[in-house]
Amino acid sequence: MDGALAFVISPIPLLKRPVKQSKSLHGNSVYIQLYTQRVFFPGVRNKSHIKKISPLNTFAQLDQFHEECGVVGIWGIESASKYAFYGLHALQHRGQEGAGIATVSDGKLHEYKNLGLVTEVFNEDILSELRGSAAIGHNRYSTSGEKNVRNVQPFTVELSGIQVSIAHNGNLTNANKLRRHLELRGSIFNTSSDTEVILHLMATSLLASSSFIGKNSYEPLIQRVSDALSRVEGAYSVLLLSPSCLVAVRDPLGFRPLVMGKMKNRMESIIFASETCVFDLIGAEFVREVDPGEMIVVSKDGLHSFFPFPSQRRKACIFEHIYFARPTSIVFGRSVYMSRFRFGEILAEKAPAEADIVIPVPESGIPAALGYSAASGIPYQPGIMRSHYVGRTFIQPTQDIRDLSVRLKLSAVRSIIANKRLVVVDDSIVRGTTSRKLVRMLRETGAKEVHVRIACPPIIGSCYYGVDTPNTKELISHNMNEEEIRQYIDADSLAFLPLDQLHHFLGEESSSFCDACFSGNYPIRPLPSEDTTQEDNIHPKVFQQ
Ligand SMILES: O=P(O)(O)OC[C@H]1O[C@H](OP(=O)(O)OP(=O)(O)O)[C@H](O)[C@@H]1O
Ligand SMILES: NC(=O)CC[C@H](N)C(=O)O
Repeated sequence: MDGALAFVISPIPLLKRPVKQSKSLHGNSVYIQLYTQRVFFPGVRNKSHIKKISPLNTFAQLDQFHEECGVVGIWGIESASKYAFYGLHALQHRGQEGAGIATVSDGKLHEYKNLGLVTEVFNEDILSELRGSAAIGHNRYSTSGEKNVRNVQPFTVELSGIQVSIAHNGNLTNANKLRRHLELRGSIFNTSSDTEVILHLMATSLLASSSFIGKNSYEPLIQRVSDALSRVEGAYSVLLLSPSCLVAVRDPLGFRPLVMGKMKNRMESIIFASETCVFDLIGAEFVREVDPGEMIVVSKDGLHSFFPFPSQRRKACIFEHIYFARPTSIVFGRSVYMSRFRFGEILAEKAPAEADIVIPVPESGIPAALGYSAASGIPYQPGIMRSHYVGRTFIQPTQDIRDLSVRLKLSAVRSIIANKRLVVVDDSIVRGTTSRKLVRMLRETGAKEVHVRIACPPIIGSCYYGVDTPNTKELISHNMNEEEIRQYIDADSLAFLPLDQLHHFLGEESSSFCDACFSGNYPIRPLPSEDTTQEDNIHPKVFQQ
């Protein structure tokens, strides 16, 4: 094991944390997610769970896991699984439901994955068994398919003698149609995830034997990947690992981020990650973005870049800057922290409030609250504290858990709040769960006035490209106007970042960002049959081009 990494890995507490059980409003049992989801699928963390995938060892054997979206890829570094582990740790905010790592050694793939946070899924023994100098890893936050162990990635299969493992961040808008088509032709799916469609398209690709990029050992795989991805629509930042190569590929519109770096002291190493925060943690340096529509193949022959798909106008997800990405990251060439700070400054200019203090809704509201305070001159005070033992609430899978999580996660500091007029700044209102509970909590703590400022425009439409807001019924801004929301959350005043101000902030790059959730202008129309629950609820402005 790498010396520096060995020093760091030991102190990380890979603990099994206790789980509390409580009653929901409907009297059903609800498991509160503190730092574990393993309670649903208690399993054994021992070496026997490391899978060596032999030629006959395909999806069927993945069922043997009884427990189990940010992506990370490592090439050319011994103990790659440990770097992947730290990479996934840095990307934990992108998915809390499950995590997995696949590696290559002795010409074979090995993998481990499970439900739970990264530190719950992996321990030192498991990582040591995942040998090899190449790895891919995945943190899951489900957008297609249930939250269950089968859907935890990477998915590892064998395609006509080629072993391959896939990790996908994004959401495919034509997955159901492709799946039905594949099933009619005899494909048997093992998961309910959209990602598996890519593997079946690779398996059934007719291009696999034709020439594409020359006679390299990875050529057949690349042919299959290009063919498969040319048939899917929607968002994908995908990593694929096989014994001969590591492949990174991004959809032509570049919805989700994917960046490339290298270790400072290992020139031959390559690292791919959803966000640059991975590089900061493991001591790597940023090289460049994987471009929209680009496929990068890393093998013993070096690094090759291809553009197999027709180029299209870029549509990077602006919600990455508003909520999803970590503030320390540079995403789509911009600092996430600085975007959020500026959103706060703009809010202060466009929606001033007479108040004594500005308080943030932690975590994601903090940079915008600092921006609001800086621009307004109203002092910033951390009047709401968050528990470090509860994860992100918006990406929790059920409303019961989200309701409980808000109360568990946020508490008001009476000595800061009592008898004060507050400006409360959050990054977004999605379902309204947080704001409503928070305003009530602040009033109970003695706040004189509560003025809520939201550092993004109202979210009026579902996202089909990887953010889990599938049904407009759940989106408060789809169903209520600003005044109705103000009344619902019981604030003294409420203001959102105006959409035209967001466009102004993005400047000339404005048209290269997807703002469909705010504007209804969807760059790719999801097929009506994709999800009937969505179809019934699509916002009238949806699908304007
Ligand atoms: O209107 P809602 O449905 O409640 O969703 C919006 C809230 O969810 C997010 O917090 P979250 O706890 O997920 O993440 P954070 O810790 O990064 O702020 C976001 O920052 C808002 O506070
Ligand atoms: N958040 C994601 O990128 C999810 C990946 C994939 N669509 C899944 O649901 O597993």
